Amino acid sequence: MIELDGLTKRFGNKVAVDHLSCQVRPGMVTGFLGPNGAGKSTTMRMMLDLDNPTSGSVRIDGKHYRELSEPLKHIGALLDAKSMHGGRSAYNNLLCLAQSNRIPKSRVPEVLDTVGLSAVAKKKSKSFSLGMGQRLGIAAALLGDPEILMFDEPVNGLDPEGIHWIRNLMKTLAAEGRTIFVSSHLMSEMALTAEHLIVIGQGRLLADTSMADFIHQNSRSYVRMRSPQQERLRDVLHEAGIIAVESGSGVLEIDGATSEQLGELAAQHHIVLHELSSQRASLEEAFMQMTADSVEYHAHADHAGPPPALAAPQWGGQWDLQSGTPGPGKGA
Ligand SMILES: Nc1ncnc2c1ncn2[C@@H]1O[C@H](COP(=O)(O)OP(=O)(O)OP(=O)(O)O)[C@@H](O)[C@H]1O
Repeated sequence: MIELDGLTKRFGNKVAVDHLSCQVRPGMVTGFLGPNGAGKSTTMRMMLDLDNPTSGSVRIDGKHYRELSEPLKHIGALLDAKSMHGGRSAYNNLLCLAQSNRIPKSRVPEVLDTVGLSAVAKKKSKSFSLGMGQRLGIAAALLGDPEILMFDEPVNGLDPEGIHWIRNLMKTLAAEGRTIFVSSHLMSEMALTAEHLIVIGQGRLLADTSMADFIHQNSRSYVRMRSPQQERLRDVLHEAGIIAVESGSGVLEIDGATSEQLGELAAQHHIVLHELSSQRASLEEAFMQMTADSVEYHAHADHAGPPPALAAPQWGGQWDLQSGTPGPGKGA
């Protein structure tokens, strides 16, 4: 369990994290979301005692990080995969970490095997691709077999197989009863991995809720219907007190009724349907809706340069204000 109590961090006049109070619970994957600059990395750094809070506190299993006698056995973290010593092999990087944290040497080949790097264990880590570096960083996080794991952008640089692997790894670790806290800019990935969400904007807590409730509360769900007997369908819906809005191309959008109710109603009146589909907003849409006011860097549709596909304000992408081109965006 990680507990934040009034956690605050100021950099000069800038309040990066603003009285953040929440708990990250064991037995599930908790996603940590927020627009660029929301304060996610600063929060994670304070959790690991890499930054001092201006006020407030973080407790790891009831203790401050500094009070943990062997921290890597309590909390493992992937914050910056490039923090490994490039001139050392993957094996030696992990061995040094194990020896300096009184972790048995036998854990090194175990975690290398878990992350799929056994075959390249003797290679210098500077020769590793971005994805291999991520896997090595994850191996380091797992080394102390900790109950709490924290991953900042873990899928960065991983190929689809790697993304699938990390998703399953996080779910398996959570099913073992561990506390898994993960940030990602890939909304679709987060939607598949996290059960609970903590969302921040401009350093403040915006939501601390289950994934399902977050999507439900921040987006619209409706049913789409299409029929070659559209007029008749509209009348039947009207008689049943159901409001349908035509959205073009003969599609009716209906709020406040389930697809089951609507299908049965159509069947009772022998109306042929070409489409009956429940539309649930994506996590990305719900996120955009909730954080619209707290986005620090907005893309503008009339900005010269970007191709149409990129002109929408993509969260996670950040425009380079000088050149008018999309910046690197961490999770891309
Ligand atoms: N060392 C620092 N000195 C001054 N300001 C900082 C420092 N570190 C972070 N900030 C500022 O604090 C705010 C929060 O930054 P942080 O990196 O924690 O956000 P983030 O949510 O991780 O963003 P991103 O998604 O872009 O990684 C930003 O406005 C950032 O510019």
